[in-house]
Amino acid sequence: MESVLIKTHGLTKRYGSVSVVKGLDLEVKSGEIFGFLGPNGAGKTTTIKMLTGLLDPSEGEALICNYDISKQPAQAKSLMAYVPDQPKLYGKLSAREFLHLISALYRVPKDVVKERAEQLLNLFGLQERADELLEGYSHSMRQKVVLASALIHQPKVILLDEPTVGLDPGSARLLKDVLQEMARQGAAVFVSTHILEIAERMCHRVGILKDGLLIAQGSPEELRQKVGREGESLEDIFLELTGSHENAELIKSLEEG
Ligand SMILES: Nc1ncnc2c1ncn2[C@@H]1O[C@H](COP(=O)(O)OP(=O)(O)OP(=O)(O)O)[C@@H](O)[C@H]1O
Repeated sequence: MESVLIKTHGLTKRYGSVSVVKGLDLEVKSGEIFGFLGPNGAGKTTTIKMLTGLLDPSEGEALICNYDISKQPAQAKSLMAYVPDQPKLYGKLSAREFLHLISALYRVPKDVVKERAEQLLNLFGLQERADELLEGYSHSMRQKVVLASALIHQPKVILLDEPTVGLDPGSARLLKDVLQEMARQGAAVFVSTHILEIAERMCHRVGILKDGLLIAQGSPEELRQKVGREGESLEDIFLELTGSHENAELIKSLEEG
């Protein structure tokens, strides 16, 4: 039986009287890449921050490899990696030093760190500049450093918030290949994205969040059947389900006006 590595039950976040994530029930299994989609402001980042333990839920629970992130944060965090949408790095460290620092935080055995760090620097094309300070890195190079550091402790769960923003097509392909390999080896991958083409090509299942509510989830094929639009792109289904098709009317009326 495939094991469930990410599970939420009734996960809710409120700011004052406003609920921005509403009773989310989710499951992502070992070997699965789950795409988390939704319009701007739907609650994707808030959800990911609750899954990583950076934000406390107002209600409900989130489990990583069966550890409750609120009650057993150290155990849960040791098994996961998080790639935020705006990664913060230590500018005065080199990429190589940063990878060694992260390895130490995750207590990766010293005898494997060096080889693993070199493999990852190589994989992400960072080897030649690995001893330069991160403050001089471009946005995409920084993202690659964060991705490399997220893989160094071989996490069972990886959560990525808009990881393809700012990546060129070659780097986006590399990311996709790396995530697919991780899933093949049994990890659960949870990725929020605005780029529906990526979700369609990469994800086994997607969930669509709107105004904090999970309004649909399933494989792209299942969602097509749900909206009765076989053969349509995930983009069309997304627009249909999130009501963004209404914008076409608005744009038309602006043009007519
Ligand atoms: N600290 C906060 N206080 C009050 N409201 C907040 C706070 N953080 C987020 N929100 C609100 O919660 C809602 C969800 O925000 P969130 O950043 O999770 O959305 P998102 O789906 O990640 O959006 P985007 O695609 O634009 O990044 C938004 O309406 C946002 O304004």
